[in-house]
Amino acid sequence: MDASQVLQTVLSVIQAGAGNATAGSPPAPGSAANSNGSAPTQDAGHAAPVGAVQLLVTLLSMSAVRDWMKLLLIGAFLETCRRLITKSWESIQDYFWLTATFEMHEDPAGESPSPAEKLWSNWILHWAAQRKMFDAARHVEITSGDYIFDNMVDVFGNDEAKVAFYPSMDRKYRSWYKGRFMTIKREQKSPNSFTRAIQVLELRILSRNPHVLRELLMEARKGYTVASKNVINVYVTESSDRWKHVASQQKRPASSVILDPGVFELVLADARDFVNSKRWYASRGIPFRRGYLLYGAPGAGKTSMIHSLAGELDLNIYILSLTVMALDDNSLKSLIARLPEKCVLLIEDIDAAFHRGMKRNIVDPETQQAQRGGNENGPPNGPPGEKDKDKQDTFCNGVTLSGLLNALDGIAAQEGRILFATTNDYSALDPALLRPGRLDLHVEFQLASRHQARELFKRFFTPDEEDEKLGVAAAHPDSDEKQASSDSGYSSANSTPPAEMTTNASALGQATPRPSQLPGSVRSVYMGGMAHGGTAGLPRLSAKQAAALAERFADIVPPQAFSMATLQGYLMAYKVRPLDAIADAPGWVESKLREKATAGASQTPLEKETKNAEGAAAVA
Ligand SMILES: Nc1ncnc2c1ncn2[C@@H]1O[C@H](COP(=O)(O)OP(=O)(O)OP(=O)(O)O)[C@@H](O)[C@H]1O
Repeated sequence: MDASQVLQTVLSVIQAGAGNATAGSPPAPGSAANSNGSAPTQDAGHAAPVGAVQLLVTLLSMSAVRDWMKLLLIGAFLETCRRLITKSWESIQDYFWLTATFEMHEDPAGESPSPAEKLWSNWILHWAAQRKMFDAARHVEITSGDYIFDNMVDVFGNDEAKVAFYPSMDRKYRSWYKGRFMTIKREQKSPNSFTRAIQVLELRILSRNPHVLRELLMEARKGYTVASKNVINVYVTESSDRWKHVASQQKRPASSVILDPGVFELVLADARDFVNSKRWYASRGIPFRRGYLLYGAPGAGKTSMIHSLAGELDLNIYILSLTVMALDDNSLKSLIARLPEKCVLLIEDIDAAFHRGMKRNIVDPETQQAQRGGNENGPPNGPPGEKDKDKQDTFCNGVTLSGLLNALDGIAAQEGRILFATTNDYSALDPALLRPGRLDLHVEFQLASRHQARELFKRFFTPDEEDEKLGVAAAHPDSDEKQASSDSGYSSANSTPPAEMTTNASALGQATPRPSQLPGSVRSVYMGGMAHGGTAGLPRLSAKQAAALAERFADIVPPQAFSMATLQGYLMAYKVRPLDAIADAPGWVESKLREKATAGASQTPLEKETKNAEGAAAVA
């Protein structure tokens, strides 16, 4: 019997059933009861089961339907078996395997996972990479630059070309841990198109002992902590509600930030004390937050100091940019609430946002001048006038100043974080932002002092341990003694270098041509900035020689005239020619001061204000 015949039979049976049902339908109002006098509902009640049974019998009498039923039953049986086997296999696996999964959430746009979520999987990936688990795999992803692999695989045998293998998506990697078989798998799960995709790292160990998993996790955490000991991670505001890991940087040694004695130590001690005072803050009901404002001349070392402090305190840096598109008060609040408990939150050039009109109380220049009390660089001596107070809150993108203030110290603000804000223009900041509780300690950075110029020179030309190992510095074992004798005849007042130095200089000093030695067409470009001094050859100076030259350099450079960045730029051009650096310094200083004096005349009032110290030195 073919399908059309089956259909025909089914329809005729249904029709028969329907006919019976109609026969049993209640009579129209006013009409007589039906002939046998029984209740119509009773007939209808019989008709339906009779029709259904009849239909079933008819269907079963058809061979095709019987075949279908058989197939259905066999399919159901097989499916049940499959499920039973899967279930049993899972139970067996659960019995013999330890399984741990680590989730990393990602949204459809591929945003990176939040730092806390990322951490666990990083431990495991770092651990697996340490054991070279992916090295022999036939399918891997290559990654470079991520801090978790920074001391990892150096595939090309070249320190500068470090890359690492990373588990590919949906692949299983096998290894052994303490004699137990184990696997690692990274997969992407997206429950539906409305929820964020989840990246899962699955770790399985063939063992009945749950302590093995704990041991592995402890080991992974320890290894990760050691590997990241010399590294700090930098995050930026990627979108209006997410932080993105952008870099892993070597910690900057405190000695590399040259400030006047005591400044760095003071801030570091204060921040250390804060980090260790959680209980003190809690018991007194004071919000556990601290803010530092570093203000003053550009290129004076504000950012460098923050980087170094973060390294000393073992904290990661989160750089908040108030100009991120779509950032508003609410997203700013949630961004700050998402910060980890201990971290450095950095808002660079916070005044830049204010200049765009974010300042709540605008101070007119005259008031500003009066508040400064004649101190061009210093902070205003008092709050802005009452007349300013009722001025309207204004915006930087979608963020209002009150929104920023609330995010920094409102109820939802993260506790434990250290805020660093930098500005070149102290007077542009709203007093509400400067008050204790938001920015507690204000540190001024000035142009380079004599001490800083000297120390910077020393840092450039004193051989470090690595140089010593390479045998490039102080090549003569008796060079210190020779220099000791030359020191007496080479005081800061004596502009002629000792013969030994001159000899060294002639050997090393030709690496980079001086600007005056360049052809005219190139010179104009060269003169626009300072060329890198090249790396061929290193100065053959002993520590004492370097110190003596540093004194000389500090004598030549007028104090509070140049930023540290400017001095650094100058010395970069003489990387391997310390004697040339000294010899050329007077001319460079003179031309720079002249340049500044000319530029000062054509500066806008704001530029003038920012560079006033340099300008003042130039005029003097
Ligand atoms: N005090 C310092 N000690 C050592 N290096 C310094 C110092 N100040 C500046 N530098 C060098 O100058 C460059 C710029 O420094 P940095 O970015 O820290 O200055 P900044 O004060 O934050 O500048 P800006 O206000 O323009 O952001 C860096 O390469 C840094 O190494």
